[in-house]
Amino acid sequence: MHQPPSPPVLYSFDSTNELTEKLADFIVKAQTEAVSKKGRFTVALSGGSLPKQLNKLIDNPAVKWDRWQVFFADERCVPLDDDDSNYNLCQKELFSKVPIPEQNIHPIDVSLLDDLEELADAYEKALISEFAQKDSARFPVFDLILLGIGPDGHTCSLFPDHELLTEEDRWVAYIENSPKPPPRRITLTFPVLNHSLRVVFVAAGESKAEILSTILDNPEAGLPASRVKPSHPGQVYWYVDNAASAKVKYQKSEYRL
Ligand SMILES: O=C1O[C@H](COP(=O)(O)O)[C@@H](O)[C@H](O)[C@H]1O
Repeated sequence: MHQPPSPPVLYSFDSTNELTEKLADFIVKAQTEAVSKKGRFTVALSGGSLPKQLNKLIDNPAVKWDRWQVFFADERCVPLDDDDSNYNLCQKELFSKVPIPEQNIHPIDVSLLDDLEELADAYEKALISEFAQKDSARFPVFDLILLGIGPDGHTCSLFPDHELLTEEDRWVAYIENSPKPPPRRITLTFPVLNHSLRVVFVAAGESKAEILSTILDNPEAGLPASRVKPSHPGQVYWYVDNAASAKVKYQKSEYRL
């Protein structure tokens, strides 16, 4: 029987330090479940403030880095060593500090930067080769997608009122007019986000307070982050600090792993 998506679970912590510790515990648990079932852990990472929040994973002996398959929830279409590249940020904050095999990290193909349609197609093919033969689903089912939120409620490179919000078929789409620079990007689409087993939004600091309240308390406004609702048994979690949740009325859950 069809079950509606579960409401988001909101965990709010006293400090950013506690948030990052609990986030690491959650990721390790998700990884351990995935590896014991399938031998691999598929994860999509965002850029922005997210990579820094993964710092408590770095020396954690429970992380089986060789089982991780890492994709990007969105990517700016710039060279991989550009300051705007999400890959570059993840490289500095995480990949350079942990033993993830290089072939398990899936950056964009920068030889295709002149043609974003081709570049998005190539990224979709990389996902197909990871997921389609193994899971035989219409859309990839990530074990975990880690997302941030922008001050306008965007997540990935899915911006308010943009035509990409209605994409129903593609796994990866491109955008050439991002309102936030740089303008050329690729992004996972809502069908992919909404087939994931777990989506975790991470938000810290006072600057996120206003938008977090709109996303959680007023989902009818239809901001991109409010539209992330994975189908059963998928679940959205919010890992935030008390500064970010200061204006939220949405019910906080008592933390449990
Ligand atoms: O442009 C982007 O912004 C969002 C949010 O970034 P944050 O710095 O406010 O956390 C990010 O999640 C996305 O990956 C990135 O491309």
